[in-house]
Amino acid sequence: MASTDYAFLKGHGTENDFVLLPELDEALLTPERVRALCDRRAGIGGDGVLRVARRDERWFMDYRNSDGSVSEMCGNGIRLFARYLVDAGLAQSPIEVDTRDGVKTLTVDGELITADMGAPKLLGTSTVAVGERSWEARHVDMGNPHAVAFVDSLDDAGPLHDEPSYDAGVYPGGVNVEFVVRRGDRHVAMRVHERGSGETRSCGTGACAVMVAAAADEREPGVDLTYRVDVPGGTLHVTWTADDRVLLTGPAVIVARGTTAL
Ligand SMILES: N[C@@H](CCC[C@H](N)C(=O)O)C(=O)O
Repeated sequence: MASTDYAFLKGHGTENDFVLLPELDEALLTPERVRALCDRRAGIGGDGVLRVARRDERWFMDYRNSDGSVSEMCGNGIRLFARYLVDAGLAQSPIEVDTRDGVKTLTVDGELITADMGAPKLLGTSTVAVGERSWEARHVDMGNPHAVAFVDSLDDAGPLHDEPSYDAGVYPGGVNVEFVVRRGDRHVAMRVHERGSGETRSCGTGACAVMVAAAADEREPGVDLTYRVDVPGGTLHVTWTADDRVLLTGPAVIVARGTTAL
């Protein structure tokens, strides 16, 4: 890996944490470098990397998981990306950010940042398993793939050190797996095992997928629905609008800035 000094920032959205790279050329963002940056002992540490780039005269979020793989979309990451742009004076709300899942609009309101994630795709069901236990899971596509399993207790999935098993015919590119319990009226709590990152403290697209799976039977024409989604790292709110857009709202903060030679 070529040695070079370049700027980084570190931040998180409900403790889903990322290394932001405002300067690094795409060619230098190898999977090996992403893994080195995300390493929690030998690196900066993070669930993923957000390279700040430009594409077709817009900001472009180049998102990578901590294992170096690419994903189409990251709901907490794009909110942190917007936080960086606003704090750095590079953009003003509302902000359009291009992603591998198309252009998203971000609105910044004080501490809270809302991402318009677009229309969800509510698909079929398949089985996910951890060890001897298995559950039916709803396939929800939020630009990236999710399998949402309703469980009796969030402890049911155990420590989640290993990737849950899933139907590779349904998810040929892998899947993010959410385990969910209902806590009350329009209130759920979840854990997630993220494709390419392992168990994380939050997942924005995962929170949206969970809300869509939980609220699917409640939708009425002309009515917006909002759910509170508790994650291990905090609380997110997800609104499914009458015109079929999913809005993800929560905090996103920058916690460090510096230079790295990784
Ligand atoms: N943590 C993210 C999702 C990141 C991508 C995911 N691991 C995948 O591979 O699809 C979020 O906040 O949405």
